[in-house]
Amino acid sequence: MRDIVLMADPRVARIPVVDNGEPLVDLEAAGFLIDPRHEDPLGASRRYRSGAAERLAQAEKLLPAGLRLLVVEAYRPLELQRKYFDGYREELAQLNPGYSAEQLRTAASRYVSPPELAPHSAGAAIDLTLCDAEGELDMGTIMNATPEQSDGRCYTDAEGLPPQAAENRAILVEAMHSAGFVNYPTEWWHFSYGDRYWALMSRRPEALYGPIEYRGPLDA
Ligand SMILES: C[C@@H](N)C(=O)N[C@H](C)C(=O)O
Ligand SMILES: [Zn+2]
Repeated sequence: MRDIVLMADPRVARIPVVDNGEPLVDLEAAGFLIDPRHEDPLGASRRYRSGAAERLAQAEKLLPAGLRLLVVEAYRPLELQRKYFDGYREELAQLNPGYSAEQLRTAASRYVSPPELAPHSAGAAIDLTLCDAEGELDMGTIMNATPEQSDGRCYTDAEGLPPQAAENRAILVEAMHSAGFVNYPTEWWHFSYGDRYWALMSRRPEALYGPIEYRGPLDA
């Protein structure tokens, strides 16, 4: 398995952000398939920075015939990120009573980004999968399975997956990488463009997108 750089790695926080000011656009209006599982009254979870959305369109065009991207969650308000992070860190604290605060933060970042670094809250990250005319493809685990729930099979390069699931992951990763996205290696479904993690992993001097607030459709 390749070496994994976690979101809590100090090198991620050291990347400067020079926000280019791109707006959040509506991915449904841009023609992407949106899964309803994270839908919210303001439609925040289907918003995405415009430059990243253009890259997403390129990725979709690179898929084999008959396959499409299915977007589950893009933008995530900071309060929600905090809720996810605190909830999972608490779960880990129960499972590992001896862990220090630093160990808990690092372990939690395998599955949720620390809020101050959160790529979803910058409109830079997206959780997605593949589907065809029959529905979602088998990716080896459900989306958002934690490392504990999936016994590590949520890791993109996990061993022992059914061959078809491993191939489906490879198709998704190949299309997204070719369009300029970086995958988070502990989550087969999470990709980003323009955030600090992306900048570190693709050797850019700075991130293009920092935290952004979305207040509703009139914001867009
Ligand atoms: C919670 C999960 N879907 C996710 O998005 N994790 C990444 C690491 C994040 O919180 O940015
Ligand atoms: Zn994500």
